[in-house]
Amino acid sequence: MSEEIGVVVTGVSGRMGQMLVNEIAKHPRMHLAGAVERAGHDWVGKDVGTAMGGAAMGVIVADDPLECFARAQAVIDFTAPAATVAFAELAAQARAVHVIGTTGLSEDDLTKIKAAARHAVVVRAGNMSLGVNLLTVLTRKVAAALDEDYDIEVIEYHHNQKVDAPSGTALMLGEAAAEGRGVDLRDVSDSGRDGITGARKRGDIGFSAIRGGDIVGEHDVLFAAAGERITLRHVASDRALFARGALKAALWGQDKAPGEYDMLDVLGLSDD
Ligand SMILES: NC(=O)C1=CN([C@@H]2O[C@H](COP(=O)(O)OP(=O)(O)OC[C@H]3O[C@@H](n4cnc5c(N)ncnc54)[C@H](O)[C@@H]3O)[C@@H](O)[C@H]2O)C=CC1
Ligand SMILES: O=C(O)C1=N[C@H](C(=O)O)C[C@H](O)C1
Repeated sequence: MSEEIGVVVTGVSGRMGQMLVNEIAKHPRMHLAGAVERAGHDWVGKDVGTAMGGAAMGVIVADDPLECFARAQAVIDFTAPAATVAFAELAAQARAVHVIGTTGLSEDDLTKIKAAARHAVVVRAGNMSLGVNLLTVLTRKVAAALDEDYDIEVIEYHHNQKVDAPSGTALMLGEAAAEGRGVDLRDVSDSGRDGITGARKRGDIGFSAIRGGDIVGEHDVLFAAAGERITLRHVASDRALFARGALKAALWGQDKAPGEYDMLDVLGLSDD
């Protein structure tokens, strides 16, 4: 597909929302078709460009998502779980590709998103960067090559405003490690250790969350055995990385059949 597409950004005043507006403005095959914030937010009714402190863009921030989605080919959504579930249904009604970056989604939220994906394309990933998606492939391979003598720990580092833990990326990496080992992450996940926890259980996959300052997002997968340790590490130093991945997903989804996809599909890494 070569023609230009219109994109709506939800949660437009947020850290990722503003990054997305800037990346769309630079993109040769996209334009900003709408900008959505929650009802009552002080950006609603203002031009998105001036609200961001720059020149007017001719797009007024709205709190009515369906009206915006109806005139777009894609919705890029980095907001919060309840909002994302509602947007999934509305994007499906509008037959717009819904790119979901929101993390902290519950099993129930995921079931609702899956239902919406029966009618439209959904691309969802806890991390939209090439590097992290490649790291999931490597994590699966290393976990498959090592036995349970190697304790697997996922350590994530984020800024002090992040509201969910473990991060979406940490869960992707944990899932990849569990898949490599041939186990279900739900049976072996160990997060939030505190107090007299007892010794580490063999075969568990542990999660630790660090929160501080302005850390964009860093992830380590540690394989620790007697006498040696292997660490796989990804460092994101610029949120534009995630925004550019989301734009790629929005374009990729344009000619796909309805269904739920992830960034491994978009990046052509799903068979590795
Ligand atoms: N998948 C990925 O690559 C990445 C995912 N994220 C995730 O994206 C989400 C947002 O992250 P940030 O931008 O840092 O958060 P943020 O708090 O800066 O922005 C979220 C925005 O969503 C808005 N929002 C909430 N409910 C809404 C509603 N009902 N309607 C419209 N807007 C609504 C908020 O007002 C806020 O402006 C988080 O879940 C985060 O973990 C963040 C970076 C990368
Ligand atoms: O909230 C963030 O900031 C980030 N969230 C994603 C996650 O939960 O993994 C991706 C990235 O690490 C930044």
